[in-house]
Amino acid sequence: MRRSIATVSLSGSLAEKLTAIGGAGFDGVEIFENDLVSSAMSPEEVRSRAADLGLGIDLFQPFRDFEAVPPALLARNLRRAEHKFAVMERLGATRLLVCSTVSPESVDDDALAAEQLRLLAERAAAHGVRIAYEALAWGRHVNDYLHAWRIVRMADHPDLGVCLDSFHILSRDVDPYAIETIPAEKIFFLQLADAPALPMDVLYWSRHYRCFPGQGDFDVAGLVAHVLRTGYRGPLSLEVFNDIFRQAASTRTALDAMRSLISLEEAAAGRLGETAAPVRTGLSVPPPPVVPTGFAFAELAAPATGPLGELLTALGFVRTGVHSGKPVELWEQGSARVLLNTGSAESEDGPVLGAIGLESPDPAASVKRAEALLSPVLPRLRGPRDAPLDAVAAPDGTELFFCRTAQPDHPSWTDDFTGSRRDPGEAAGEITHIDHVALTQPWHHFDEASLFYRSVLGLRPHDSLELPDPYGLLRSRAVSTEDGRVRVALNVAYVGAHDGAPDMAWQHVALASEDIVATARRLRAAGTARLAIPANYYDDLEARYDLGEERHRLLRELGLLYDRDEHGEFLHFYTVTSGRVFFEVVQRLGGYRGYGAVNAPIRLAAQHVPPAPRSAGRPERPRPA
Ligand SMILES: O=C(O)c1ccc(O)c(O)c1
Ligand SMILES: [Mg+2]
Repeated sequence: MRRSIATVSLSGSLAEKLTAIGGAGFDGVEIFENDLVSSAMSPEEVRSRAADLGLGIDLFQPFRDFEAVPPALLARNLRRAEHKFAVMERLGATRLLVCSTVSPESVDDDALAAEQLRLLAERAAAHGVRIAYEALAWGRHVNDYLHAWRIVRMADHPDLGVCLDSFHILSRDVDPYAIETIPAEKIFFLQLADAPALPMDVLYWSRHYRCFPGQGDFDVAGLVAHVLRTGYRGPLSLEVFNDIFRQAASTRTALDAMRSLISLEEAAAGRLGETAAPVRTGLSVPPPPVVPTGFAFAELAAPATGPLGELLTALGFVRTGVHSGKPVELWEQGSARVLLNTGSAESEDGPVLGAIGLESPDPAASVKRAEALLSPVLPRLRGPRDAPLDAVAAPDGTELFFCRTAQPDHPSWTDDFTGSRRDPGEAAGEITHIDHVALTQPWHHFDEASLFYRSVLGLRPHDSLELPDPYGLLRSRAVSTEDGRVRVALNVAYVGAHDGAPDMAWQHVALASEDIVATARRLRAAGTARLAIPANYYDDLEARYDLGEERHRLLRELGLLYDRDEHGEFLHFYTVTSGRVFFEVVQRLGGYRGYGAVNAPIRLAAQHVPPAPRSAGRPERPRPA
């Protein structure tokens, strides 16, 4: 289907926005009046620039506060409209969006609104322009799409139709099913936006928190399916007012937008199902997601393997191999594998989690899916002797490798680790696998990241959480496979706004232990530092839960954190941070599904190194538990 986006959705000048939109492969654009008014380009120049970029101007908007007004005001409004029609002719735009009035001078009179909109449509027609009437969710008299449709029907003019906007419809929690009662030829335009569920004033919500479909909580695909069932085949156009996208780089936002539309079309096709096969024409259906079945490895780039090697040894890992052509070591325990890479450019910054291996039933198909959703694919062969690797870059730059570890049908990446082979069976500890990884995202790429993991890998997003940190608020959202074998926690990085506040771009690897008490004791015996948990935490835990005296004593003694949900219990602890990376050890008891988010504020407070007194030189490290 034809894909469009409103210029309001992106940052920059009108020229920059058009370049970004054209570059991302859109077919059309909605020009926001403000963007034109403030542009140095003439309407003719905008028209030809858009055409050069392969973009049609699908809509000009918004025209406000027109209908249901006293006669004197109507004359002024028509004069205003004539000027806009003239601009539209110069732009080569043939659709004008008129939003329902918010003017206190308007009256609650559908017949009058219909009569005046009819007059507007007559005038518009003389300029080759058609009017798309949109019910704003906060319209003074008209705030519901069916009400707008009643007025349009009453006006009965071929150049007057409705504009449906998913935000205005879904924010009001009205049933979108009745869209199917509107004839396709009367739906002049379809605007699409998602939003997180937030209990707030609807105008404020719309102007600041809209996001691309798939990034929020609305069922936008369900709405699109209703619209397509009418027979509507016009543009699918994104219209997103978002404080962050207004600041982020427009080229990147435009690609994020396109990824959203591709996966929205796929989801809408799914909703239409087999029975509606004929209406699916024109919806893009990318190759299906290949859901990963586990973690193959986590790769840490580090200046030297020494301290991390000691930590892994203390955890019970063994170094089972060294890469044949690169300074990369493979450490294993159970099916948990950690690569230590001392040869990458990133390693200079101290330990960084640079890559993640995901077990894929079909690595080549995983890459095809990622490519169809506009993810950068990484070169397949790294070295002449390496096994071919299928990999893409996640939005934060983390490399995601699609692996089939030690399967007869596919070359295994582990075969490249030919040096100093040792048997993984020599591993001594209780670690069984990687439970999850936590990746800190730049604050302006958070929604992009959750859409990436959802659409490219087919992971399910969980609720967004806000967690207090001593220096700010941390936003966190997990994405996982249904079976929980791949879980990724996405956190937002922020930089504290005062001197001495830390830069929080931390990442961590959570290792599953089948006996966390034994693992904690193993680390203590090895003299390995763990994050110290304050006694106050245990006092509070005892108030919240009665776990029995013995268990409470053990948690306190070993510095373990505790949580539970309706499915089971969760025990966890953390190592101290090295560079940007730390490890977490977790044990899920029963079917616990979370990540111990209630304990994150305790961890965050404990992780901040107290500011060093000036004379003391180096900051104090957190003491071992
Ligand atoms: O926020 C607004 O005023 C506004 C304007 C035009 C639109 O299409 C819309 O959905 C909202
Ligand atoms: Mg709109």
